[in-house]
Amino acid sequence: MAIALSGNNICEMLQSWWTQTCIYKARGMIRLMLPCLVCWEEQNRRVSEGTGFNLLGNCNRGFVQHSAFEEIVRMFLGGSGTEGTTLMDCITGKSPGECNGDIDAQQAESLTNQPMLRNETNEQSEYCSRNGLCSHEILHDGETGSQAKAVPNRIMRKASFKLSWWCKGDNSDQHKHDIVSFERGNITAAGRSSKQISLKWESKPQTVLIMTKPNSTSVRILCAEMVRWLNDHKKLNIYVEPRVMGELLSESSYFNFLHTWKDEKEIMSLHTKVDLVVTLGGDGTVLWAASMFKGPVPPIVPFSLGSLGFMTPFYSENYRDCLDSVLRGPISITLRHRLQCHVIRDAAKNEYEMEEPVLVLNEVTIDRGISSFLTNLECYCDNSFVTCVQGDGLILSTTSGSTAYSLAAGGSMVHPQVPGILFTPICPHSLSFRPLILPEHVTIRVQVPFNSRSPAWVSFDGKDRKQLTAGDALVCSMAPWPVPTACQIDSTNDFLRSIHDGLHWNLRKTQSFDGPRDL
Ligand SMILES: NC(=O)c1ccc[n+]([C@@H]2O[C@H](COP(=O)([O-])OP(=O)(O)OC[C@H]3O[C@@H](n4cnc5c(N)ncnc54)[C@H](O)[C@@H]3O)[C@@H](O)[C@H]2O)c1
Ligand SMILES: Nc1ncnc2c1ncn2[C@@H]1O[C@H](COP(=O)(O)OP(=O)(O)OP(=O)(O)O)[C@@H](O)[C@H]1O
Repeated sequence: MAIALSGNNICEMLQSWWTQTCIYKARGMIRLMLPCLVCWEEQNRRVSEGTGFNLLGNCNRGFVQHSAFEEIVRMFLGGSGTEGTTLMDCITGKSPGECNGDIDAQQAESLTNQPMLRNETNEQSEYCSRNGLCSHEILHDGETGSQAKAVPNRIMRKASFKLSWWCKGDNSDQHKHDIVSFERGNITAAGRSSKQISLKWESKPQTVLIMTKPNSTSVRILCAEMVRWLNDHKKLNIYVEPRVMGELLSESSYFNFLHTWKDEKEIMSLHTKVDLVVTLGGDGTVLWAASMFKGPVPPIVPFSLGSLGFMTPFYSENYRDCLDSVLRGPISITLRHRLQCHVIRDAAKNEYEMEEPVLVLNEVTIDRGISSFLTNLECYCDNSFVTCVQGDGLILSTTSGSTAYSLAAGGSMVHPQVPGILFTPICPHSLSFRPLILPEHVTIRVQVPFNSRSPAWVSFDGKDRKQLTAGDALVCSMAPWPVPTACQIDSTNDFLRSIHDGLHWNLRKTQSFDGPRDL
């Protein structure tokens, strides 16, 4: 499943995806993105009355070379990229002769022979142009191949769903408007980010993945109970981690029906099988679950079995009612943005040698590690110099992560649905270094200068530390794949409840009436 926004958003999402990811060995993903591409192409044509080439003008952004992007477009559209050739033509095989690279004529033909993809895609394109937000089912019945064999009893087929703005008592068509309109010289803006997103299943969810915090007896007991209930009463296919599979099988052979994975390759294809992810643990388990999905993420239902639980609004005692209502839908969800981070080694000869990107849900931190020297980090935003961080380090946080490490370093708390990147210094040795919040579309580059006294260390959601030596850089931008988490009530209610209950935000005894007053 890939979630795609309509109108300008889908263009941006794909621009970002193409520029940030495609050139880095992600060709295999192209097929996954086809429905989106077709949808985007349709939209883009309508929006700009042009061809896919219109994108080229807009994509010379951040640190990706124009020529590299052009090369990818050529891969799709054929050597010359003739005016009038569109992605749609290329993908549906209308001009198969013009396709080379990843999609050759034969592949294009085989794509045209997949009626489900084409029909759905057309419908989706239409849907996307009519509505604010939509999701795409991109699996084909016959696609699972050998994976399908691993599921003898039940047919694994991904459930489709739609996302729409949840307008309380408001049936107006406001969400269909452009973000900014310029009618008769008057500028008006639609407040889209303030609306609640609702997920409605279009077909019944059939496969659930349960992820659990390790080394916890209460979690292990609850997991076994939940698995039995989901199997006996909901007849769902259930995936668990290999560790959990081992634990449950050592308890009873009843759990033989469970599915798991063997290697990284199978993990990479999980999102094509799983309709829903359930987490049993604290925020760390949600971060862990999100990190398993390097691309699109299925909706996550986080149950609270930790101590703080900012992102875990569901109570485990009521798990049957909660899961019942989630499986029925519709549910409110928070689309939590992630940051896509690339480490660029100075030693690398060109951008193709970049390391695999890492996606973070909370933050990426660049700090001094064990060094006792100040870090010295040069920061750029879309090629403009921002500042030089001299202190313990810098946190680049999502708005979901604003209540985690960034908060501890003095950053603002930001509603998770606000699109933005927090730029929060850690113990800066300066009286005037206030934290910043930058817009979602920027690309940030943090570089260890050659005159730095020590290396820096980068870590992702508090894990996987890597050293950055002089000349190395971290490039960071918003990832195209957000993490959809189910809400107990809605995004705003859940967020406020978390900061009240979890952090005791602004807790103060109310002043008594008894005393001097103006009236
Ligand atoms: N000084 C600090 O506050 C500090 C230092 C290191 C890491 N962290 C945070 O810990 C996160 C990793 O979490 P973990 O559970 O794997 O490690 P962990 O077990 O060390 O837990 C860290 C704490 O941060 C809380 N937390 C995590 N994400 C949160 C969020 N989005 N909002 C509010 N609180 C949140 C957790 O509930 C937990 O109490 C990192 O991403 C980082 O944000 C914070
Ligand atoms: N399925 C998992 N596999 C491996 N490690 C995990 C898994 N789930 C969670 N972890 C790790 O275990 C640690 C603790 O998890 P989690 O934060 O969920 O529990 P907690 O610390 O008890 O809760 P809280 O964060 O609310 O205090 C985290 O560092 C997390 O990365």
